[in-house]
Amino acid sequence: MMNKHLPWILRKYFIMGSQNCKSDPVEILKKAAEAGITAFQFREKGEGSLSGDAKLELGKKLRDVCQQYKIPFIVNDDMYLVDQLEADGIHIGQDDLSAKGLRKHFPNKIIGLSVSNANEVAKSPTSLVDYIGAGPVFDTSTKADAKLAVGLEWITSLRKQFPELPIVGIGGITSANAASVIEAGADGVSVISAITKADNIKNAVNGL
Ligand SMILES: Cc1ncc(COP(=O)(O)OP(=O)(O)O)c(N)n1
Ligand SMILES: Cc1nc(C(=O)O)sc1CCOP(=O)(O)O
Ligand SMILES: [Mg+2]
Repeated sequence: MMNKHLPWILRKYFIMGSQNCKSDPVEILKKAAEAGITAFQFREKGEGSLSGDAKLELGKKLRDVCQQYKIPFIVNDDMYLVDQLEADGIHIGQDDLSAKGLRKHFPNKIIGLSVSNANEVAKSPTSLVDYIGAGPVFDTSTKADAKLAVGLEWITSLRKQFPELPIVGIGGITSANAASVIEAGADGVSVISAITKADNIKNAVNGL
C-alpha cells in the first residue's frame, strides 16, 4: 500500500486509552493535538480500561478531537470499533486479526502491523499494510505483555530490508531518545507515557 503522507503522519504518533490517563483523556488528547502530534491511536486495553458503551462513547469524543485538529484517528485491534467510529485506520499485532482479511474489509484505510523480530517479518504480509510498528525499542512498563527490548538495531535492520515501507518505533521512547530512533531509520516515534505522564504536554510533544 502506498500513501505518500504516511512517513509524516507517523512522525509523532500518540497512543493512549483511559487506563493510561490520570486526568480526562479528552483534555490530554486536546493538549497533545494542540502541541503538534501527527496521529493518534485509541488503545483502550489492559487493567482499568473501559469496555462496551463507555469505550465507544470515549472513542467518539477522542475521534471528534482528532477530526477537529485534522489528525488521523487509528483504532487498536478492534475492526468493529473502526466501523463504529469511522476511524481512519487500525493497528494490529501478530496475534490479532489477519492483515489479509482486514485489507479486504478496509481497502482504503490505514493498516499498521507490529513486528518485533525476523520470524514475525517472515510470516507477515508486509505488502498489504501501510506501516509497521517496531518495538519495543527500549524497555517499557506501559504494556504488561511487552516483549524484551529489541534496540535501535531492529529499526536499522527493518529499514535496510524495507527501504520504502513507513516504520514507526514504539516502546520506552522519550524526548531523550526519540532522535536516536529516527537516526536509526524510523519515520516516526509512537509514545504513550512520554505524553500521558508528562507534567507539561506541550513540552513533551515538542521534545519528541
Ligand atoms: C504503532 C504501534 N506499534 C505497535 C503496537 C503494538 O501492537 P500489538 O503488538 O498488537 O499490541 P497491543 O497494542 O494490541 O497490546 C501498537 N499498538 N501501535
Ligand atoms: C503499546 C505498546 N506496544 C509495544 C510493542 O513493542 O509492540 S510497546 C507498547 C507500550 C508503549 O508505551 P510507552 O511509550 O509508554 O513505553
Ligand atoms: Mg494488538
